[in-house]
Amino acid sequence: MAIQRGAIELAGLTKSYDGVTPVVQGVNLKIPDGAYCCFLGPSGCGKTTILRMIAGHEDPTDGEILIGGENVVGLPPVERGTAMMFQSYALFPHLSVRDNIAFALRVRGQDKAERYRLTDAMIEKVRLTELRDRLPGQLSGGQQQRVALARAAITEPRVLLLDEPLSALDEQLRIQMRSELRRMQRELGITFIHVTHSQLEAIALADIVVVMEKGQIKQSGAARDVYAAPKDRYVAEFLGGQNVFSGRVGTVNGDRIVLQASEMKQVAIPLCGARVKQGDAIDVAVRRDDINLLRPGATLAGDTSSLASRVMGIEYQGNFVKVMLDPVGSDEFVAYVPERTFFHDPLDIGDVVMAAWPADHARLLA
Ligand SMILES: Nc1ncnc2c1ncn2[C@@H]1O[C@H](COP(=O)(O)OP(=O)(O)OP(=O)(O)O)[C@@H](O)[C@H]1O
Repeated sequence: MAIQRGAIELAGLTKSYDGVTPVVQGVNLKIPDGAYCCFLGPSGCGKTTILRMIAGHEDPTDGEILIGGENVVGLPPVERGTAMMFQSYALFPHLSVRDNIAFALRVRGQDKAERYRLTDAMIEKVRLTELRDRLPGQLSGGQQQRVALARAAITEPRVLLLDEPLSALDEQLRIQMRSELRRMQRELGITFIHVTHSQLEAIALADIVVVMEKGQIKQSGAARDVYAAPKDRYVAEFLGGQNVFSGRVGTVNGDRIVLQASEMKQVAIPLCGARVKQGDAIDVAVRRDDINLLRPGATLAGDTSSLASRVMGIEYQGNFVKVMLDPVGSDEFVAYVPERTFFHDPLDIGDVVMAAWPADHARLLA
């Protein structure tokens, strides 16, 4: 079997800075060689701490970190085959682009001719050839980021660690650099671990999205699985795009249950093998883009769930229209209506509507 040099395994990884409170708690995760993995979670959930432990800038309190099958805990950072790219880029202001990138090789004792040969090849790869004699201060944010990426990648790490790499850029540049990061990762063929608190960034980039809360992994998997099939309320709300309703099991009927929400509202949900009984408190998710808004009295298609509601707010989003409906209890209720559908028969604030969706598309959450 080929050696998976950039495969990572975290096993029972735990960190406490004060010896009392763990900020990373029993994290288990496998990342295949050459994958793009995004750690996603709110501020303070332990993402950076995990990255720093993989890089060797921080020691775990407990657990193992395997890179290419080898436990690297205790090894100094330079012996791990990892490179880190920081939020601030940390470029040397007095060195040219070329010398900033070549610096990492100089530190490793590479002779001058080879150093510049490798550097120029990398400069070409990140499309900086025209700018190679400039100082960092003469570059845009996106260009500085490319220099930082090149400097991290030139040591041929098996894993590249990126801590909020796009957060210093304005929105347009962030989206552009996002696809460049992905392109670079494919070209370099190495494992990327990217820490972000942006849902859109994570699902746009990652092969594997890892959603964290308070030092623990809540869910990990392919972007589409995590987005479309969140396990619980936390993941559904954090990833967005879903309405989450809470209530109690009204009835269990074959492979369907009926959620009894507030204000006498009822929603049928496929059971999918879950074990619940009448009266249990449950959460249900329905995707915002699954919801059709119909005028009262319209005929519903077969096997459709629906709630009577009212339009509370309307926001034009370009390719779709965000329609805020009457909340269900304390839960927000929102429909994303395709732009053309909405303007075919535009709704107004205060309009009474039937919010309908295919019954099978509702999901019971843990
Ligand atoms: N060197 C340190 N000493 C003590 N506590 C720390 C240290 N570094 C981080 N922490 C604490 O550990 C927790 C996790 O921090 P960490 O930086 O890993 O979170 P994060 O998810 O990366 O957050 P952010 O998105 O804000 O960077 C936080 O409560 C933080 O205050």
